[in-house]
Amino acid sequence: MPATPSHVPEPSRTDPALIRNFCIIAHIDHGKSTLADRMLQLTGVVEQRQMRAQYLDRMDIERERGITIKSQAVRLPWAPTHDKGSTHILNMIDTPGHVDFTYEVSRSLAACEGTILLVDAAQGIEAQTLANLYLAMENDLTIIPVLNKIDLPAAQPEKFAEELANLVGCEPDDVLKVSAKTGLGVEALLDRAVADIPAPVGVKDAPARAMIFDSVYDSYRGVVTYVRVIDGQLNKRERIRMMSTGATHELLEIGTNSPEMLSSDGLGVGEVGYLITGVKDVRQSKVGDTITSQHKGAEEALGGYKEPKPMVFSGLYPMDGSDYPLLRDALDKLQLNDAALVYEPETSAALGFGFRVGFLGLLHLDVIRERLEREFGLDLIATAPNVVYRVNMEDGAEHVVTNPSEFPEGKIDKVFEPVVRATILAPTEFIGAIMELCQTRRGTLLGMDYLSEDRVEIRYTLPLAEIVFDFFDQLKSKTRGYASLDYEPTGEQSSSLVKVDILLHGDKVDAFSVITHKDQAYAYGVRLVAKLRELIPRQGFEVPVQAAIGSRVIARETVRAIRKDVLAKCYGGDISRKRKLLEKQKEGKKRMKMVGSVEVPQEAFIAVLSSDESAGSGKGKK
Ligand SMILES: Nc1nc2c(ncn2[C@@H]2O[C@H](COP(=O)(O)OP(=O)(O)OP(=O)(O)O)[C@@H](O)[C@H]2O)c(=O)[nH]1
Repeated sequence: MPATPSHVPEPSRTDPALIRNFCIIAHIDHGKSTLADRMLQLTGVVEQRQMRAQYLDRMDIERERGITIKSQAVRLPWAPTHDKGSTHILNMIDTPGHVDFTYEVSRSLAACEGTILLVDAAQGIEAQTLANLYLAMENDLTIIPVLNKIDLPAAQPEKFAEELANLVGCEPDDVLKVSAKTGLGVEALLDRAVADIPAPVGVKDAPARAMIFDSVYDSYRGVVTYVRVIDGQLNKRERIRMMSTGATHELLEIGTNSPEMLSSDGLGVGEVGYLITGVKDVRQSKVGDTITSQHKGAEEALGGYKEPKPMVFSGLYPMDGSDYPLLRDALDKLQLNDAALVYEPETSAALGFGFRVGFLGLLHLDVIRERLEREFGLDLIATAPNVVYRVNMEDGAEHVVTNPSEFPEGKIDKVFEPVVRATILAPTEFIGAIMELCQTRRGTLLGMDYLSEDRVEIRYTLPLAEIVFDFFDQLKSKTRGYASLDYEPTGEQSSSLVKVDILLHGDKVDAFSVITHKDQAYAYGVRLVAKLRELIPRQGFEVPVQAAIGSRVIARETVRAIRKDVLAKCYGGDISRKRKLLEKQKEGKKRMKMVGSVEVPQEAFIAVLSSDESAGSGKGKK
């Protein structure tokens, strides 16, 4: 653990006039974490020799993938260049950039008065630049527009400064130009933060109100909650109350991050820091909730608390059935640190015991799956991800379907699916290709705006099911990587959706059921049965492989019968060779799963479920 340098000022009760709270928002890969690194270095909170890239990204996956998943807050002392005598406290919050984690960005923004809007000077404005900028504007934040990576030969600072200025509503000269890599311009940026971002205002003598903008589980300390104090103050050892649940806890420790934890006796108006109460589960310390004192606490919570809502579901099954308890423990552990992760046990006739797990999006799914495999040594089969459907029956009953195999039978009146408003930014030459892609994904054009002569913003309403799987990959390949995408849920729509089942020898294989638009059902059925026919070995009898909607078969293939006699080629009396062959056959059988009366090799499930063409949209998962 790096030592805390001695010049960090006494953390508690800093004069709010000297505090500046800001975050950095940007499109993915535009350099937020690198800029945060430079700020840590320049303000001296991390010593040169302890510096490493992406200092604040603590999780292995974050570092390897180069993405930020959890927000981080850090306290930086900074004396502006023109007034070296007045040391200010800059509380910087590094935020995640990916759409799955937008809620974290919006909570971080609510804890700040200002934001640095960072744009890659070689790329220009991208979809998430806009999405984040709108969030910042909704929160009335002071925006400092900054172009990063000006050291790159491909950088076009003049062109993009103009674009950015138009967007933010300032002069191109007001756009700062920096290189987070070399550090060029970063001091000027810190000066600008002090000069432009308003100091926090709050009522010092009012009952305490602090907003939770993040909470993480630490196996030694329990949950560490990150807060921003709005009014009053929180003191060590007092009892605090969570305003959404009424639960009370003792404040065992409180302090600031510099960037390591530095405990203090309390936090006052405008301050940003952490607190520890000994709770063991992040769901008891929810992002967006308000904390107050138990004694003479506040009456009214701060606005803006939202339960994270899973958007995508997938079945997770251990490859080896005996790992089921291990998978359950692993999910329990991950949930301690991830309030958005939900799961419940489910059984599949084909895959055995597993869990139906809800995720915020596909990246969230990928990250969780990778952590389960890597941190807990699990080998998993994941079923094709699906969204949540609402089914209204003619008799008035309503079903919420998170697993396609549970799609109700009988007289269905309407099926609703979630839809999103998608914003795509791209060079104008790709307008045709983008519109074609969106049309094939059942999109409805909402509008189009030119950001400059050669860049356009296209807005579509799209079913979530059509974009969660491979839409982004397709978009990238059709635009040579130039398009960017952002989306937000906007409700649901009624669509002609059907469930396609796959039957082996007349038995439904639940793991292969999908809900898809009726126009895509046929293609999905044909493709899947053809594939299964290739993968399923011949059995002692003929096996029909069928795709069906209800009782109507829409595609069929047949696996022909064979009596497998492994000894057929073994003439003569070499008994040991015969035994070997028989043993080998037995071993092969162990890896088979019985689906009804048909033996299906585990590999067939994996091949189909992980193939590029298995997803419910009929277009394959990422
Ligand atoms: N040449 C150059 N490269 C930079 C600069 N700033 C960042 N990079 C590189 O750009 C890539 C992305 O930078 P990150 O700091 O990880 O980006 P980020 O915005 O934090 O990404 P997420 O955390 O995934 O949202 C890395 O390879 C950095 O080394 C810069 O000023 N110049």
